Amino acid sequence: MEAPPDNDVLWARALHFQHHDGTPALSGVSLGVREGEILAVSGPRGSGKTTLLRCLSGMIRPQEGEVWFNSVPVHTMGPLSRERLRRDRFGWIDPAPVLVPELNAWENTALPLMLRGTGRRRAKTAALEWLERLDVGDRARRRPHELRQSERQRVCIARALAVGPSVLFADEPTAPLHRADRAQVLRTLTTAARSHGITVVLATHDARTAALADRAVALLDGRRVKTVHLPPVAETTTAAGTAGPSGTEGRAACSLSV
Ligand SMILES: Nc1ncnc2c1ncn2[C@@H]1O[C@H](COP(=O)(O)OP(=O)(O)OP(=O)(O)O)[C@@H](O)[C@H]1O
Repeated sequence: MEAPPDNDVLWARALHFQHHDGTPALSGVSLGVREGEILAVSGPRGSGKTTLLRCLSGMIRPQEGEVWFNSVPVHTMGPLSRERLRRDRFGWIDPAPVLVPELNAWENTALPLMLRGTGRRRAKTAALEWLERLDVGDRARRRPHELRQSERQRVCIARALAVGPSVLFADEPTAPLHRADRAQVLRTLTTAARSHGITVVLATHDARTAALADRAVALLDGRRVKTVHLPPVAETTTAAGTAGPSGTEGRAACSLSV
């Protein structure tokens, strides 16, 4: 078994994944993610982005291929070890907000921290700070059904960041947000990740979102296709209301040409 390069926090080789009904989702995808990097996984709907993030995070096991996290083989781990790895080292943001309906916003945000052993008081303080950063601090005592969909998603993003994961997997994290909110929430996410040294793997079908990443890899029909490095995005607001973040270089968008 070939060992992964030292400077890659995540490394995958020749991943193949086929769903139970025979639908092929990944056909030989390899990639490396460097420590602290924000990597966009781009591609149209159905291209395999979610499946790739699930394989990389140990949520599912590829039928073929290898996944390594910090030089530890994830693909050979049993379900319990992979569960523990996800709980202790990874964060996950779904395209639609999933919250515990009986808990309010800060309790939902604090939950993963408490599951990791942080005391209730410290977990609450951290949760409130992150909710504030995501502009939902004033909704901290509201239950999910009292929040707007976009506020629920902000709570989910706060919850994922609050634990300070080594790697954050974000699957179309701004999908439920209003277009005008997307750029601001994405900037908060990427700025927080950069300042806390969190590696991010960001699935998106939106080239503007991919452009906020340090680098992008593109998928099409479960295969990697050409990646194009673009010069840094100018710090101007586009017609779509997307403003470029400041202080980052080498951002990339991707081409979907094979
Ligand atoms: N549970 C499932 N059972 C069968 N096929 C599935 C299942 N989930 C996804 N697929 C199929 O696997 C392929 C890859 O899907 P995947 O969700 O990984 O792509 P994606 O790029 O994330 O798409 P989207 O942006 O729509 O979520 C697609 O052909 C999809 O239809």
